[in-house]
Amino acid sequence: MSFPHVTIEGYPRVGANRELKKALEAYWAGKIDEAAFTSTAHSLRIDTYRRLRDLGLTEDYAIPADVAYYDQVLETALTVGVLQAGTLDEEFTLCRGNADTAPLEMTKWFDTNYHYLVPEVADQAFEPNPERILTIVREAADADVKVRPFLVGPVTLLALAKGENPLARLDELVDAYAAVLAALAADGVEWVQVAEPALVADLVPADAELAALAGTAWTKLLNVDNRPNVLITTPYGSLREGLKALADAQPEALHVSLAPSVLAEDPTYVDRVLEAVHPETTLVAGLIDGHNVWAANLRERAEILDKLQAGHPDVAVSTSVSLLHVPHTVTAESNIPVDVAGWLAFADEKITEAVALANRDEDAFARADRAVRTRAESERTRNAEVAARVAKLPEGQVQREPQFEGRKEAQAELGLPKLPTTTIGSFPQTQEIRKARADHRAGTITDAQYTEAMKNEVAEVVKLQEDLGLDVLVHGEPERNDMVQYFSEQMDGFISTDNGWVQSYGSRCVRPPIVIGDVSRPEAMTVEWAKYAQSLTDKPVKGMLTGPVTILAWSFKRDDVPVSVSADQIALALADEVADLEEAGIDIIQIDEPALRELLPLRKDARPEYLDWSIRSFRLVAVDAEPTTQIHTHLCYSEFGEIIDAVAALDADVTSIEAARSKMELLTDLNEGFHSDIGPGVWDIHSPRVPSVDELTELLTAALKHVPAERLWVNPDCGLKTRGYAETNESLKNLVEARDRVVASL
Ligand code: MET
Ligand SMILES: [Zn+2]
Repeated sequence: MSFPHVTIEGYPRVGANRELKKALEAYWAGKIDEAAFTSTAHSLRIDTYRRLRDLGLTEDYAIPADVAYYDQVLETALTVGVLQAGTLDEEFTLCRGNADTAPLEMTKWFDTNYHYLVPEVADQAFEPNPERILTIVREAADADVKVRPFLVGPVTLLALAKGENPLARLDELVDAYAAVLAALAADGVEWVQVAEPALVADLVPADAELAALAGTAWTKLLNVDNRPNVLITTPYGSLREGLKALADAQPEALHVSLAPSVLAEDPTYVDRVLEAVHPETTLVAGLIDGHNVWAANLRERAEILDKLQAGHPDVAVSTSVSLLHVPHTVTAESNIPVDVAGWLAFADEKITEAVALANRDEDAFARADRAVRTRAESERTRNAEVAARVAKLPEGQVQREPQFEGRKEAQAELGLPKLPTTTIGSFPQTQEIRKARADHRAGTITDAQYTEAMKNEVAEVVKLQEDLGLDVLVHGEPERNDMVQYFSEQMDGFISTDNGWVQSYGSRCVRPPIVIGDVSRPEAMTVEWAKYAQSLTDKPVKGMLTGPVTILAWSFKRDDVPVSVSADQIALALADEVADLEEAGIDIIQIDEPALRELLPLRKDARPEYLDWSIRSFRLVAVDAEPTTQIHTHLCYSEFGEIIDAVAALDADVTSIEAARSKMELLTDLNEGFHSDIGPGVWDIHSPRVPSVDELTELLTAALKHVPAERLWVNPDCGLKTRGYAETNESLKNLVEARDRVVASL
């Protein structure tokens, strides 16, 4: 049967009211049993199919069944037999670990904030388990919907897996996929969707080699007798070598991502696609951008569709990527100004757009024209003062003066001891703190009561740090709900949503703010807290800021100006904050950039430009700081070895960086270019385990092999907000003691 003329790549799985999240957490907490859990998940799937049908995905196989309890990569790995889990609990042990088993590693999925579980490929046999996917197909059929089952493709699965050389087992894995496809065919399934985004990214191995592997694998897989029609999808960017490889394998349908941002990066993509895709293959055009929250310019999208249809006999309309990365629906929002709401499209609205585009619905086009026009004309998106300030900025890189050595001399007046100890900022967010914040939001306690509660907390945290003998103190960040939201809520140019939840991993959902216009800071955001903490102690208190790159990485970005423009604007707002902190007597300021690595483009040749603007925006925050002000930065959540030069180029005075889990491996990447002081995290704060003095001493001794004592700091891997006080007290006590021991031996 032919491919439906309109479809989507995927849909959010958590549910409009986070039903799946709640069911997962209730099950894990033992509040509901397995039957109740699976029944909730089942109802959610069926309700979702119905909803998608109501939204216009009415043709057979137009609805992708990209279902998973926790993660799509895990789901595929279990289906094709790269991993095995006999029971639901075994499956969740892979996700979350238990007392004796570590969970699978988790890492970011392409250039999104979704995290997948990383399968490990050693010499295990691949024993496919098609029942998993058949159950999904059958339950949908029982509800009278023909869904298109979903798998992550064999090349992508192995390219993302851990192990000696996972791709060496591609041929074997293809056999496992063939077995799954045969089972689907035997069940009467006519279309299956297989995602191969690995081919849009520069991974190891390089593009050409990966494309060659994909060509061989797919030619073999598509030549088996007994299988459904196959749609191969390539979300997140444009194919290069992989385009010809996949097109020549001749799947029945091939999806390409044609989002505006992809075509801006790769202007010849449409022509290359038209040239490469065989006429017998349905070209599934990912014209609706699934990666941002903006309403599409349907008329401009239709022009590309025209061109595709003129050049190819069979074109279907789809989204560029799964809608997993956007919230469910704008209609769930009641606090977004009406004019702004019209500019937005979340998952449901994007489906409506895809349907309208495919049907050339003139009414919808006219509405889209209006949204495009009002947004372009709106005063909300523009701030003349901000524009004027940004226009005055020098072009290219900026440099703080004096340079590092000069600043190091100036900062000697801080009088810090050898191997100074500090923390990364947050202290445990206790039940009481969360309650005070919630009560304040709900209006059940007054501003004054709230401030009082937070001040008490700050005072306790300061006292604790003094008692522990830490050298550089923090205020503990009790007032911050989230390190990005806290700032976005205080800056103009951002809006927040009430229900705009997006899955980050497993049951964890985040609600990213949306940058809608020029960004500015109406007033100081952090100064009062830092000032208060500093008033309580003679030790230096670090001011705490989230950097421009991280604020952007964890927000939905504008699509009407380059990201670098928003980055400069946020940087200027934060630079004002730095000046105000200095004014208030804060001599040490930390600018967190845990997401520096996350926004790194998938293609190597796009990386230098990204690193240029991201480093510039970080430097802009600190460029006018006094030489005596010590600027710290903090990085975590990724491995930074690959971009260590960029980390050095931030030109911070002190860099704290996650390192405990990898046993200080990062330090081997340091070179002469890395001049800043460095605090490799010695305490892995991701678990409640208390590191012993011996263990910490050993890590510090190891660090001293790579970093001279004059440059070494002693700190945990990250903030302590998810920790409890019991382990915090003990761990920090050990940390100070280990430092003393190491210093004594110098
Ligand atoms: C994810 S990085 C967190 C840094 C922040 N200052 C904290 O301590 O929580
Ligand atoms: Zn961190």
